[in-house]
Amino acid sequence: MAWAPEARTAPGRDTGGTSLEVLRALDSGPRGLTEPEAEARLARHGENVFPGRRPASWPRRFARSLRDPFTAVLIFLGLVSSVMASWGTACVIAVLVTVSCVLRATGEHRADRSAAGLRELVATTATVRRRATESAPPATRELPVEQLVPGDLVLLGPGDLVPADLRLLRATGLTVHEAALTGESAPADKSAPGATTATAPGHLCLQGSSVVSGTGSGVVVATGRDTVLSGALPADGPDTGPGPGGRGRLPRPFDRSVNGIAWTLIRFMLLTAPLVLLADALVRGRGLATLPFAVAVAVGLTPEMLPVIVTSALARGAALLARDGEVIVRRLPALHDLGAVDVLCVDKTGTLTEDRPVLALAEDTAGHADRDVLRWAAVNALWTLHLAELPVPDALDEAVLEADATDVLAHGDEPPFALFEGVDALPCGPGRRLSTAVVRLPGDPRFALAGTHTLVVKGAPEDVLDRCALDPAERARLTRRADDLAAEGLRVLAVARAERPARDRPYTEADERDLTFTGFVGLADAPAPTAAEALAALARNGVTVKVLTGDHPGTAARVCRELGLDPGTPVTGDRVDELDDAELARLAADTTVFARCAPAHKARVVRALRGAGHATGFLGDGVNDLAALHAADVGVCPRDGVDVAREAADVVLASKDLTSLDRAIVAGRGATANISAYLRITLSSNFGNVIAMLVAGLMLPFLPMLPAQVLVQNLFFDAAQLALAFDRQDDRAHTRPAVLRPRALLRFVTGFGLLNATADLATFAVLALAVRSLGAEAGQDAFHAGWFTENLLTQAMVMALLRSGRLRAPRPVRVAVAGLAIVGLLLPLSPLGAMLSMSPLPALYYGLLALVLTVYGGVLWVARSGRFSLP
Ligand SMILES: Nc1ncnc2c1ncn2[C@@H]1O[C@H](COP(=O)(O)OP(=O)(O)OP(=O)(O)O)[C@@H](O)[C@H]1O
Ligand SMILES: [Mg+2]
Repeated sequence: MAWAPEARTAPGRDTGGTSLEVLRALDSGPRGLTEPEAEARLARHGENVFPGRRPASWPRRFARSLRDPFTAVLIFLGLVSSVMASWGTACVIAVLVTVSCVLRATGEHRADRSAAGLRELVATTATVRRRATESAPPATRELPVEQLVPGDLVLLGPGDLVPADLRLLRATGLTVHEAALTGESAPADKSAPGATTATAPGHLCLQGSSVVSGTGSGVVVATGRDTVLSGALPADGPDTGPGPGGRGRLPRPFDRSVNGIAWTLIRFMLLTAPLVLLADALVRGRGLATLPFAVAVAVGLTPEMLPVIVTSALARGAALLARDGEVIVRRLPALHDLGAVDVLCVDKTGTLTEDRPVLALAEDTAGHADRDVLRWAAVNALWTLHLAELPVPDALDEAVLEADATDVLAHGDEPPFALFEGVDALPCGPGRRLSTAVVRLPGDPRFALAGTHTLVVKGAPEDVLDRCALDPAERARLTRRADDLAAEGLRVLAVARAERPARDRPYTEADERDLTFTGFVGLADAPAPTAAEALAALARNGVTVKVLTGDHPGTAARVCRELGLDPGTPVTGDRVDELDDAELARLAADTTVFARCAPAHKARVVRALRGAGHATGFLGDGVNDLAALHAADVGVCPRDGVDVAREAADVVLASKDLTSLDRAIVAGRGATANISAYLRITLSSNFGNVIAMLVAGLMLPFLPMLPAQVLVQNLFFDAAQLALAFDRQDDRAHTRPAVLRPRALLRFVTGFGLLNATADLATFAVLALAVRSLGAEAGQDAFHAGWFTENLLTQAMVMALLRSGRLRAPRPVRVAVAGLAIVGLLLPLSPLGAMLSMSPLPALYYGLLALVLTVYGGVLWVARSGRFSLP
């Protein structure tokens, strides 16, 4: 997609010229807007709301539920009945459709509303510079993005979402991901006007893009509907919920299982009516007159409440998780997918470790403790932070600075290093494992270019040693030393320097060469307190954990070992590059630790695992995790992760704690268990009925059930089953990833369907016996009544016995089962029964029926606890 900033005319956007001119055009200044002015502008321009974020309207929601395939089948069958002037059938179908659509739309509305509430909890903010009054000094603060106005000064740091269309004022090492706008997946370099002669897009950061590395500041030129992204969208915005769309072509577990089964059933359903017609025509010579009956049978077979059950089961699971405040599910199907996860990939830092590194050692080339090495590392940390537009403290930098400050205090010496001035900085970023600060000693400003500049580099030992002027033997020796330190579990940074003649030209990565090696800094990052326990719980629950880290293989392996996770042989990102997808899939199966991963490596490993058929989750919090979060079946991010990561995640955790993720996985499995219980119960019961009706239809001179009766009993059964979404699962029962297995389901349904049909046919015999003495007309009515009662009673029994929750069912399920049985017994005796052409039965029938049901219940109980495990 091409975006043309020139095409729209927000003030300042197309103005070339200097930063000051841009600011003036927007009636702003380098110190930011005043709060009263910002308020006035907010009233004028409206909130900075992304159009895609508005909730769906009711008619839209209703229309969407009409589009559902089951509803479509029902509507089709309803139309067929209308054409046949079978108004009773058409009416009942209309009721079914309306009920299911209303339930579904309200369910979704409720789920959306609570999701929106939860999203508020993790809402992204923008960092702005504003003043309280005209004379007050500018202050930097976090502002909800909706309140941004044109003219606001915004600061950007790694992992930030660009909150509106900005024109850059200053930038250091700023690269921006613009895939949402341009489709270009490589990050684009950004600079402020004046720094280079870049073209206009190089000075603009547009809403919808995100910061990959570096920092910058810019002035807002357009908000809300006026942004380039809004202009490029259809009027009513995209139809997607939160979370990223487009996860490649691999379908996620939810699409495969729930949707897969739905479509299989629909095909089956559409075949039913013609089959019934054909059988009746062939055997009984009946014609099109049986069509309403055939239609009713097909409707009876349709699990039309599936979408409602799915939505409520997932929404309920998500609500329970949110109540504890630990897990926020941003996209409902993700809860199902979480339950299906059998491989969980995690980053190391902050997940397995505390991400609170503390200095363990600083040593020189010879391996002797050396305070100067720490000092140089601190110079690097200080100036990369100071020269950033928005200083984002990085845990490693913070640890180095803190250790240095303590050391200086302890020794009481005046640090000559404090005299340095920063000249330029090349920060590290995803895939770039070193940072460089260029400093100089201050002198007469008129001769600023006369002295020397010192490049101070720190970063991953491999990357830094690569850029040092060293003979191969020495390099090998130092590499071994770094490996040894890493094997002790330390995070190791190499420090190096170079003196260069002072210059005016900005520094680039090409200048990071021929460095002089200074020494190593080692930092200890303790394992997270709950990690070992959580890893054990995940293993017990059938989830394989793999570690995908940017850190050294030795450090990662050691941490795993300390947590009781066997690291095996770690594989590095370089090795991943050498493999094609098939080879990587094979390797990934047996590898626990992938180290020195760039973002693309993490994503490739995740994709390889998915390609090999694993439902793969990914937990990460940084810009370097973004690609993998997108690639996974379920992306998980802690609440304090960077904005982009949180925005990409399907599930947000209150803390970066594997324990709560394990709990969420179990909750997902519980929701899936309720969905499969519904399918199991409804399908085996319906399938049994269909077989029985077919057989009976062929044997009897009249229809075994009138179309209206079929549909009414179906309506009651559906209503009762809604309670299944509220079934409570026994958490200990979910030690395996939960996926709906269509084959197993089919086998189960066939087995139990046949069992059900047998009970139905036994009822025939009983009925034939009981109604023998009645006349033809009365006999038919009594027969219908008898079968109606038996049907609802067996359905109640199936519901009670084939559910999978805790032994003691929760109230809604108990009420539903009892209600179904009562309706089955009483409705045929009521006036409504008479309206549906049913008449009371002789008492003898009930005695015989009790016998049939007892036998059926017993067999059901034995079969369920025996060979057939629940699918
Ligand atoms: N501030 C820094 N200064 C110098 N080097 C750094 C800095 N931050 C990271 N590095 C180097 O880059 C490497 C990779 O960092 P990256 O952020 O990709 O991974 P991570 O976040 O540390 O680990 P994980 O992937 O487990 O979260 C680090 O191991 C370190 O060697
Ligand atoms: Mg990280």
